[in-house]
Amino acid sequence: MVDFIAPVIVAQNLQKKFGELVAVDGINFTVEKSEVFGFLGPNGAGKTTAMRMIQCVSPKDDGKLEVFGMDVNTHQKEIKKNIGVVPQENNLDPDFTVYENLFVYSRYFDIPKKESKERVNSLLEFVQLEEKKDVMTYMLSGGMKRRLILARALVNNPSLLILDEPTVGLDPQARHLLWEKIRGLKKQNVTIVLTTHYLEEAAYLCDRLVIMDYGQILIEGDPDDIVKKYIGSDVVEVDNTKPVISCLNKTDINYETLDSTVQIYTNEPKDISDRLMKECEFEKITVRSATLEDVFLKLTGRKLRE
Ligand SMILES: Nc1ncnc2c1ncn2[C@@H]1O[C@H](COP(=O)(O)OP(=O)(O)OP(=O)(O)O)[C@@H](O)[C@H]1O
Repeated sequence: MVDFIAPVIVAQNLQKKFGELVAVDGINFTVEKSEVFGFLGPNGAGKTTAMRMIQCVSPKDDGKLEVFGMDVNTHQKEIKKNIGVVPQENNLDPDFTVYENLFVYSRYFDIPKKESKERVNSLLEFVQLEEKKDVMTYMLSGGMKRRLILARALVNNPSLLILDEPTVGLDPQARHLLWEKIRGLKKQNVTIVLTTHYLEEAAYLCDRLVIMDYGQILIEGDPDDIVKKYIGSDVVEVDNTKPVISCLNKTDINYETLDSTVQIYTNEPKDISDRLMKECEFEKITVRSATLEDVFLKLTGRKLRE
């Protein structure tokens, strides 16, 4: 693991094009040591493309991108040596057992054989797969495969861990188990960059995040602060009907319409509910905590997951 005090990643005006398509459109961000930094955004936002540039597997077209203080275009070997990657797809070797997948991978790094064996065993324990060590990978559940890929990404004791949609397609139980493993790594001060389109995942794991859409960063900050700043603490919802709208228009309450609901963003949900009951005689009023989904919706007019 390299010891590094300056920001782990610095991106300035970073750009990537595929022909005419600008997949990453001049983004700026900095990832500090020991933080969990998230890229939240819908499919096609440019998250994976940004990750692939950080991993030095896809060259940038323009702008600056430094990892561990080194340029990604000129220091690929040094950077790759200190990065661990959990890619979006389950790319385990189907011809190997669980143990062999880790051990063979460890041979790509200059780790002595004895040390490799110890490291693989301790990683299997960390991801709770010791009992499956002699099993072929096709026999693992989806959650087990993702945990094994996480263990593989840790084989070289990386200073930076990149998780591209780490829990995509998993059931809630498997997702929570993986989240706990990621939190465990955070406690060990591993710097983590993760992409996700699950807002709960972003809110639960990230110290800071950016919300991306169409290759651009819309917003950056602490997940709770972002929600408080753009939405407030709560969302009061009522049905979107003509009488509801006409009554709301007689008040000074600001609202947004979304398909079948009307949403009121507020820090005073009780006051708003009381007013709606009194002034408009609404009966069906729902109050819920505001989320990053509300922020995305407010900024783009679309849902994160259509
Ligand atoms: N190799 C490629 N060639 C051409 N276009 C690409 C390539 N890779 C990505 N794109 C396009 O770039 C845009 C950003 O894709 P990217 O995979 O980075 O998005 P994403 O936010 O990671 O979404 P997802 O979660 O679906 O992977 C998309 O429009 C995608 O179709």
